[in-house]
Amino acid sequence: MAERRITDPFEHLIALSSRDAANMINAAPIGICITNAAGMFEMVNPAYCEFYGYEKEELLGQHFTVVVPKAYRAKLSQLHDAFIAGNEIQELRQELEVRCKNGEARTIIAEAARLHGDDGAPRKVTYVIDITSRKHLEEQLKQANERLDHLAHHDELTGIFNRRAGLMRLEEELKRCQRYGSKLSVAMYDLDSFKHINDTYGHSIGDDVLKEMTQLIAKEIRSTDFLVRLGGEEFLIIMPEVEVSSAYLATDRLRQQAAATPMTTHALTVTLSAGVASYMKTSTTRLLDRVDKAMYRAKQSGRNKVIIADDVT
Ligand SMILES: Nc1nc2c(ncn2[C@@H]2O[C@H](COP(=O)(O)OP(=O)(O)OP(=O)(O)O)[C@@H](O)[C@H]2O)c(=O)[nH]1
Repeated sequence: MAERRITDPFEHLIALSSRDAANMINAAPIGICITNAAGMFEMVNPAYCEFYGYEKEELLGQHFTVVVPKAYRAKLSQLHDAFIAGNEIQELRQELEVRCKNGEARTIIAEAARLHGDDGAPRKVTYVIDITSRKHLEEQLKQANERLDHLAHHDELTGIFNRRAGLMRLEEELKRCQRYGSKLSVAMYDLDSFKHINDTYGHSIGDDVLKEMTQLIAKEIRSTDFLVRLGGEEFLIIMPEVEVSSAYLATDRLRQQAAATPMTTHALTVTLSAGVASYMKTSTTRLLDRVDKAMYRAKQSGRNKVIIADDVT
């Protein structure tokens, strides 16, 4: 059939503007598609096809959920239908996970608007922006922040709370005591003659002792207690809601278990000396000072002992 020549200037303008619109859509750097009320693709631009890895002919006439992972298909279909059926002039912006032809999962921001064609039927036009690399970067940043946060509060060798986090925790527990009159005890322990272990078997065996001893203690304490590495071979156990007499019994049981458990490949006998103190309307420093003195007394009186602070102050 011969092509009809356009002679009317008005018709000419319309033809020009619809050609410009088509060019703009074809050259757009973002994916654009139009779906009808049944959810079938009626138009896909080249960027849309390239992003999903499909030929235009493979998509036209297909239901749009062909690019949606199976798990979200029913939900997105429902959303599509509700959007098309909506009355108010609404726009929709969603972050979605989609699936390309080769199975690759990607994350997009989909912005949609409702259109009414010449036939009066509603359609949905969707603009797709690929944010996969940004999502990966965000995830990596989140993980790096979590690692940093963990490092800031935990001891690298043993994995338990470090001094900073432990003292903050103690401060919180002391506030609880002051406000609600709760009980609180602490035990401070230090491994005996640890320098000798390092000097005799090497630093790495010393590290193994610290790790194995920490595992043993962590396994034995109550789930409400907090185990803290204050530094070197010195540790603190914060025991909320515990009287000093119970704290003493618990710590002495730990001392006995430590002494009875061979440590490292050298089956070493490692003992600990500990002090125990309970909250007596004093500041954090005072409580730590008292428990430290009690531990020092345990060292001085022959090691492998637990001494209650109240006995020495
Ligand atoms: N392997 C290892 N050794 C550590 C670590 N931190 C501190 N030390 C060592 O622990 C030893 C502690 O020695 P001292 O303070 O003399 O105490 P000690 O030999 O246990 O003697 P008493 O406490 O009096 O029984 C030092 O040699 C430190 O170098 C660590 O993370 N790993």
